[in-house]
Amino acid sequence: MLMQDKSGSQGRNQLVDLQRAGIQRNGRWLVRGVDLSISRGEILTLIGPNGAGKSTTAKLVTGVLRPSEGTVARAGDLRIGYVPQKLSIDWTMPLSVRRLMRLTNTLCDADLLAALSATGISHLIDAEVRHLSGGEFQRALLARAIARKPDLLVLDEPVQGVDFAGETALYDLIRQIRDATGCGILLISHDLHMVMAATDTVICLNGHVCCRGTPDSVSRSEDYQRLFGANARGLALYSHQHDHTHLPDGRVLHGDGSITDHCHPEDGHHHDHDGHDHHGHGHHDHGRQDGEATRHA
Ligand SMILES: Nc1ncnc2c1ncn2[C@@H]1O[C@H](COP(=O)(O)OP(=O)(O)OP(=O)(O)O)[C@@H](O)[C@H]1O
Repeated sequence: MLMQDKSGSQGRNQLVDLQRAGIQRNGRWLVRGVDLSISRGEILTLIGPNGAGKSTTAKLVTGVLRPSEGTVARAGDLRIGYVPQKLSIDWTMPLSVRRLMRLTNTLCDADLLAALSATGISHLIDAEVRHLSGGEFQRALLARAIARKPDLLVLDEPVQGVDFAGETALYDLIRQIRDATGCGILLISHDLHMVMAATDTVICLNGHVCCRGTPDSVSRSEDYQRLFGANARGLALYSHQHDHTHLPDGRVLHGDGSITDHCHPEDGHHHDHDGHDHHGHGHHDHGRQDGEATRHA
């Protein structure tokens, strides 16, 4: 199932490889000259401003779109789990999480339950999708994608509609899925300045590949600075402080073993988060900070 590299050996565990790939519509290039490859176990994050071609690139990777020029090669039998940016769901129709999971997948009960359990939403199996919170909905979409046991997960803005504490928890979950399954992950980030800490490679897109590298090197790159001009505050990494765990029923298990209904500081369980590892460059603070997680500048 792995791709053969040019020498014919199965050296690099490569799942997908785009070479000079581009898409043209109505005489306009939506993206052009994209070189990108994702290997098993790798997390690649695409960032870029609105309209930069991130979703279009994700669709090239999944095969939803064919390139107008260049090549897209996928490993044979590659299984892809895809969470698109937008879903066309008729919200007036009742739809349970159980049915959402099976809308386009044939799934046995065991795989369905395992995916809901892995994403921490087993208790929501019969809940109405339209009643889910932003974070629960994204977990349901993630569950749907991993139930296929994909080699490659393509997640187009998987933290949309989720608050900061929820974002870090979701990124943590995505990293755990990568660690447990060894799948490759293409992640499209909604945030130009924050990428999940486990990202191996960042590609900064603006109709073409503006720059690429580790989060650290992209952050320092002149192209990144030029693209975002005065807004270039550097890239920082999401990190997650584990002094408590959210149980599936919504209660909170604290580091001292006690359980409370919520995780507010007045519970008296929260620790001062000074002393985190500091990553990234520049200064960035959305002013959203709570006891569970901290974004570092
Ligand atoms: N089918 C299409 N036909 C014509 N233009 C398209 C089509 N799909 C996307 N576009 C245009 O291509 C450009 C890139 O769109 P894309 O959705 O890939 O951007 P994006 O980086 O994901 O943006 P956002 O961050 O806003 O989601 C946009 O200008 C968009 O209007």
